[in-house]
Amino acid sequence: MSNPLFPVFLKLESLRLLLVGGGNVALEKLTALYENCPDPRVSVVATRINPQVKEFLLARSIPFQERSFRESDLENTRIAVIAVNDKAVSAEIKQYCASRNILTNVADTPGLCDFYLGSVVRKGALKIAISTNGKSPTVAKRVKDILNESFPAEIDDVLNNIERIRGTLSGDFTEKVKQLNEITSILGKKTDTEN
Ligand SMILES: C[C@@]1(CC(=O)O)C2=NC(=C\c3[nH]c(c(CCC(=O)O)c3CC(=O)O)Cc3[nH]c(c(CC(=O)O)c3CCC(=O)O)/C=C3\N/C(=C\2)[C@@H](CCC(=O)O)[C@]3(C)CC(=O)O)/[C@H]1CCC(=O)O
Ligand SMILES: NC(=O)c1ccc[n+]([C@@H]2O[C@H](COP(=O)([O-])OP(=O)(O)OC[C@H]3O[C@@H](n4cnc5c(N)ncnc54)[C@H](O)[C@@H]3O)[C@@H](O)[C@H]2O)c1
Repeated sequence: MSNPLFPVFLKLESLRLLLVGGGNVALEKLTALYENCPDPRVSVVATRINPQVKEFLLARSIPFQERSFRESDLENTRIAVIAVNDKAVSAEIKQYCASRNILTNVADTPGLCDFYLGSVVRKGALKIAISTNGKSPTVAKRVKDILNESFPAEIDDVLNNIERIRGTLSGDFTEKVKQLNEITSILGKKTDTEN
């Protein structure tokens, strides 16, 4: 199988995430987090936090410590993202995370990751995560651009309408699935211009 990764969507409002590092890569990861989740339970520890990152943290009241990582930083942590500029330190922190069963991403270091971040298409409630199994993040970004252009913003209205209808349907599970498939069948149809 050319991509054995299993995709999931995490609820970061309740899963505590620790970001280690306060440089450019940390800022990229923080931006990706906040673009997807406005109020994640995130905190940051880094020996030195660059001014741009500090501005980002202060603007959102994100808790941070400007000092080197300590193992005790992992208490109550469920997920860790490591973005430090020292491979040996990254590997050591990853070990501490593994010993506590914390799911860990070591930015730009696939061999040390339990999971990868994806490129993400967002249209209202619709969210599509893209993975190339680490083969090319740049291609993932390009696929995101293509999908962003191909989905109209109205897809969010469609979702809201169907959600409302879903709440009014009666009958057993099979009957509900049948009705929802019928109502949404137009979405899968190609238009004349696409044929
Ligand atoms: C999707 C995205 C999410 C995010 O980070 O938020 C993401 N990388 C993004 C961008 C990006 N990253 C890099 C470039 C420079 C061009 C290039 O190298 O291609 C660009 C392009 C750019 O910035 O334009 C550098 C890079 N990245 C990795 C390596 C190491 C290696 O490949 O070995 C190196 C080389 C480091 C070096 O040279 O030292 C590894 C990983 N990067 C991943 C995710 C995971 C696999 C995702 C997948 O399956 O595709 C994985 C495996 C682990 C992880 O970090 O989670 C985000 C898209 C943003 C968007 O959608 O706009
Ligand atoms: N910047 C990029 O575009 C880029 C691209 C590809 C790969 N990388 C790699 O990603 C990693 C991070 O890059 P960056 O640009 O963010 O680096 P950076 O130097 O800007 O930031 C590194 C951060 O790690 C912190 N740090 C180092 N040791 C620490 C420790 N023991 N405890 C806590 N914090 C510690 C530093 O204080 C700093 O905040 C590097 O390995 C780099 O080679 C960066």
